[in-house]
Amino acid sequence: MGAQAAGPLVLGVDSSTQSTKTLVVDAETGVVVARGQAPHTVGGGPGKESDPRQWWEALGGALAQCGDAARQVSAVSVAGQQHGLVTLDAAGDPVRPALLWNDVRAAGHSERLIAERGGARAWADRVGSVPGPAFTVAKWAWLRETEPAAAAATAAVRLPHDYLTGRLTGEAVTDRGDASGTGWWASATGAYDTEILAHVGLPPEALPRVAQPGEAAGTVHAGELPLPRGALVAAGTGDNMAAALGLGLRPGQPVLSLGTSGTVYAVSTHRPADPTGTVAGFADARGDWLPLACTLNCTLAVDRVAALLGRDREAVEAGGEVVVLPFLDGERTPNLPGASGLMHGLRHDTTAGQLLQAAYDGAVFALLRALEQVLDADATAGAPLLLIGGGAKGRAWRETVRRLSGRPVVVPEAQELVALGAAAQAAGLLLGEDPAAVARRWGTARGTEYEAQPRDDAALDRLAATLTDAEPLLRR
Ligand SMILES: Nc1ncnc2c1ncn2[C@@H]1O[C@H](COP(=O)(O)OP(=O)(O)O)[C@@H](O)[C@H]1O
Ligand SMILES: O=C(CO)[C@@H](O)[C@H](O)COP(=O)(O)O
Repeated sequence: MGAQAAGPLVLGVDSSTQSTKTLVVDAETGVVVARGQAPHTVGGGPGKESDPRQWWEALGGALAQCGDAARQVSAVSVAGQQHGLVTLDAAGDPVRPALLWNDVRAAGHSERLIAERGGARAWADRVGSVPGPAFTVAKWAWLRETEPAAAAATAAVRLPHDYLTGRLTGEAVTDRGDASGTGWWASATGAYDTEILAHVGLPPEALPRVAQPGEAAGTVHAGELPLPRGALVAAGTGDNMAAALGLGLRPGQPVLSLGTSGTVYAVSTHRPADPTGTVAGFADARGDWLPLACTLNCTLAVDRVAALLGRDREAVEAGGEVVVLPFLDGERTPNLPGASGLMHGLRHDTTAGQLLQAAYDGAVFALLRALEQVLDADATAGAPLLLIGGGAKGRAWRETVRRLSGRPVVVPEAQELVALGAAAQAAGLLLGEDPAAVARRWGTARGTEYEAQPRDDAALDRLAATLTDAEPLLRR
């Protein structure tokens, strides 16, 4: 253990796509006293799948790195990658690997579901979101049709974070934030939508209870992990909702997260209902909303382009007019699930560094365009963009965001904001405080502010024109 703690210790867990990260935090000061990280693998051939048991093992591995500090925590919270379909049998074991948020095989089922239940406007009004292929409801529809034996063997359906909470506590509990990414939780009523569940043949009893903000899921009952039995376990939430807590966000402050997924979001007091489907109308983990847009191709896609070019990820060069739409995994924003990567405007004098810069530009362009739709009446004009996620450590990412947004950018010193947000939720539960206020007390959003630069409208125009002209190809 590092520094001496002033208050009780809490554990925040971030079970994201590529790894599990754990932070043991002093609930009083926010000082991180121990940390751990263990990787996951994503497989599945044409799809994106992970074995949920691997997340549990990775949690154990990350906790082991926290040493004695983990054995001293008084409260725990787990945040996880959103939307994933975890199917459990009657014994609580996974029926098959989980289908992840970035698996686009449910694209056809998503379109059918939207049409069968009144169209995009009806879904947005009722559920808050138009359920694209990322949403759990589309994945469940895919599973029922493609693997009926697996669907029939399913006694319980979980999201990644509540699967882990369930193994920790023995309780079936989720929260409104993560539930709002399923497509079967209606933001209009704040409850599961039994008509939608009946439509997709999923009994409500298969789902976890949705805890109220501030309510506990239970206590640690599993003896397998180096955690004290009886420690409080908060309801947890989705990773983006946890990062919003971790930043202590107030309504209207825009966030851009660069990880496996790229996301842009802001807390809002207005319930979102975007019929275009660009903005997902998520609930946050408190009692407000989290309008959010998400791309499938962010850090991994740009790192792949760098690897193909044999360059370091920071070895970018300015200039030239080449355009890259880095849609290596298909894309969600814009909604082009069948797309692949596209390059346009290559010349004899285009350099490898310019090509790499163009991949960064393509990834950031998609996010910034969606940000205009995410920001609503609560938006604070001219507010700096809070830049978080693994990519925020990179100079090329940061400079690309500055050049294409024309906004000031703040990079918080705290790097693991999802795990910190989970820790803030655990501390809030333990101390009876609002978790966002806890994070503000901890000063988690403090960081370096980079001033606004003139926006590179020529690059944005080139990207927009290429996207429009190439759309038939990208839809193929
Ligand atoms: N120093 C760095 N500079 C730029 N990018 C980085 C750096 N370190 C990590 N990354 C990027 O961060 C990504 C992981 O981000 P992270 O937010 O941890 O992902 P996730 O939570 O989705 O699993 C990696 O794909 C990598 O490209
Ligand atoms: O699908 C979404 C948001 O709707 C993603 O943001 C996932 O929640 C995965 O997150 P990371 O692993 O990239 O953090």
